[in-house]
Amino acid sequence: MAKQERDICIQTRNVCRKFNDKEVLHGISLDVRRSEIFGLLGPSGSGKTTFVKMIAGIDEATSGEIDVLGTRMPKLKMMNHIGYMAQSDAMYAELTAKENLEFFGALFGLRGAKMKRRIDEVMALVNLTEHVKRPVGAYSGGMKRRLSLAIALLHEPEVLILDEPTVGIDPVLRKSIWDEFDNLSRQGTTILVTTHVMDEADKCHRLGMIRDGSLIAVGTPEALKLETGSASIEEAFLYYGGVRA
Ligand SMILES: Nc1ncnc2c1ncn2[C@@H]1O[C@H](COP(=O)(O)OP(=O)(O)OP(=O)(O)O)[C@@H](O)[C@H]1O
Repeated sequence: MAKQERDICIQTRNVCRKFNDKEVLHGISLDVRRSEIFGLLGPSGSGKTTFVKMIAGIDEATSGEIDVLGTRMPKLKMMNHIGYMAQSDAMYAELTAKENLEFFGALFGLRGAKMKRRIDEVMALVNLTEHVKRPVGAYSGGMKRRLSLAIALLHEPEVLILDEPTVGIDPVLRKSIWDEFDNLSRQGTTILVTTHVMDEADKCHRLGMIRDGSLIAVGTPEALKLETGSASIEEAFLYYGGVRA
């Protein structure tokens, strides 16, 4: 395998997705490098969720190709390598946080002391340690988001796909979560994250801007700002979207 291929974690080629004949993604080709924090930025309805779901293997492209770690998606065995955090929380409300984590941990093959250690670590990271024995049905919206993130991180996947992970999370915790993303990336984890939050976009190593189902720009936050003569990512995004300040 050529070095360049080894350095690429996620590769999409000409990915289209139609729902009932309506095409919502129009041929997206993108390379995300290993251990990169790559942000997908775009307005509501632009197609971010649709795109990342296909990369996670939860949905299938109508046409085009998606490879993750060199494996053509969707592929069930890739579940062990990918941590996916959906926009809507998928947990069992009647179970406690610990029971939810144990359920998902078992699916990922965790058990015994390792399971216990990972549960302690991820619950500390999302600041929910004292609520581990509470039923998730009694959690607030923000707490559920944090638990969803904990579940995505639980099995230490090589690839993290996070759909708006910090919505409803306060700024202090948001900062510690982003510090952890930096740590994970330094250790080799690849992180693909969708966001609306512009200060988060600035923390990504590279950004892809999506508008109306097309990828309109890719680059580092600095390069995108420089190229468009913008003072902020928000301004750069408006520029690429055809809105000139
Ligand atoms: N299952 C579906 N059936 C029909 N249309 C869908 C389906 N899922 C998504 N869409 C449409 O695809 C388009 C892209 O939606 P998507 O949820 O991917 O956008 P998004 O950028 O993630 O938005 P948001 O930031 O609000 O989550 C929208 O027009 C949406 O209505």
